[in-house]
Amino acid sequence: MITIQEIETKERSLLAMKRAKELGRPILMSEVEKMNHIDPLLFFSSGNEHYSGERFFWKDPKDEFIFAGLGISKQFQIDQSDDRFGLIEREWKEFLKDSLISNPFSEIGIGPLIFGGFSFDPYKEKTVLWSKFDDSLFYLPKYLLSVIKGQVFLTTNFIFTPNDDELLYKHIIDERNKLFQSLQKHHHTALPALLETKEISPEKWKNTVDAMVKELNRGPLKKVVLARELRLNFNDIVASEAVLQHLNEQQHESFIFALESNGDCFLGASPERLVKKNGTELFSTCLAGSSSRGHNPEEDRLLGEKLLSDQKNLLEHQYVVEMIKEALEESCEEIILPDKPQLMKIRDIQHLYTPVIGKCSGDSSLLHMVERLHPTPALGGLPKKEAVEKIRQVEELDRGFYAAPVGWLDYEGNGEFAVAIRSGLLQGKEASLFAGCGVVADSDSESEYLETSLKFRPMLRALGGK
Ligand SMILES: C=C(O[C@@H]1C=C(C(=O)O)C=C[C@H]1O)C(=O)O
Ligand SMILES: [Mg+2]
Repeated sequence: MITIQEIETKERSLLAMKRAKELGRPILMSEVEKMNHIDPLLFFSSGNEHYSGERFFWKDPKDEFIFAGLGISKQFQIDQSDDRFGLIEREWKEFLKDSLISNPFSEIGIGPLIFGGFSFDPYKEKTVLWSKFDDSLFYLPKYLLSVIKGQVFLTTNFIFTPNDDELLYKHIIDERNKLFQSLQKHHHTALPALLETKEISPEKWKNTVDAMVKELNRGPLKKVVLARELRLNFNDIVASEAVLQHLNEQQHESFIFALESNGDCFLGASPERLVKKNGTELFSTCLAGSSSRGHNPEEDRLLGEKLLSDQKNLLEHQYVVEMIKEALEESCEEIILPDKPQLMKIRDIQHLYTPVIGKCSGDSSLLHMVERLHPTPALGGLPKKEAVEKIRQVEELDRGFYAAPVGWLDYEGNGEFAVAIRSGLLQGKEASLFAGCGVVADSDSESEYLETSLKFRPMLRALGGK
């Protein structure tokens, strides 16, 4: 049976083919339909046969935007460059020119949208750990399931080149039908057994922190974030959908993200927004300064009170507030910024937290703001450039996408980026987890070590560890 919608799709694909031939370049055709409820994690899992290695997932803390992407319609990637944010943005805009977008809905986050991220520092010496990821990597998916405030939409993206004929249209319909058939099946993947958890050079890491504290006392550096790695071994391949399922259950108050690339998968549950753009409004988060959670409500409250008045943590936090304020002031007419931090309490840890809202003037793009903000002193340090250079020099870890921006950008310039912390890289039967902490002049290496141990917990638990 051929539906009305299929007839419309056929007409549009003929138009896209004609346009591609006339203009002599690829043309995007994008269609949005409203769906009955589909669980986005089930949608992600159902892609494990045909789209493995070409999937992504995203969920914000309030479930306002949930995305699952299957297949790569077009990949945007850029290696080492001083202008990688601008290049991604310009390539995306260029690619969207003359496209045929059928989107009768007004919601943000449906239609053509790219998802991906950036490495923390493109100038850090590369190791094999991150060999499957470019310094900037974004996908326009073939299929995007968007759950926007509970409503479900499916966007299908197809690219027509000047050489395509009607066979491509037939292929589109067949593929889409197969995708829906696979959704009917139940997909449940179990996690393999965790055999070994290995901390990478903990003593050496503490020595680096000690040396950094001395250096911070001499100035002019004020803060440097230092990170370390846990390496895990399993008795079988770790499926990204199994870990995502756990993260979604265990860390629902966080941004949950996953990005597959060439067989590896980078994923995590981050509490930290870098920046969100919705029309002319920008939202950012200052998150720095940490304490453990209490074993009971009273102990938890006392730990929170102590954190709110702890000079070392308040200073760690203040550096972030000042930098984010300065960055937003450049693009915004008005800024709403509370004068004192509050607490953000999540499952394993509590943080000092200051939300920031900016009303932008002119045209400040999301990726421009990402560039301006990354890395904030919560992940890099202060001053920014010197801190990143210091990390490049002294940190043993190859951060890759850890602590860097991960998120989405739609065809109208709206989107959101989180800071990819509380994260890990799945590689077959192995996984690497990453955690860091803000080192300031009166840091103590043993407490910073314990702080990073808390920050490994969300990923460790999701992978079946303790
Ligand atoms: C660097 C991480 O976390 C960052 C560092 C914090 C700190 O040092 O207090 C707190 C929140 C995050 O901005 C991490 O989780 O790996
Ligand atoms: Mg800290």
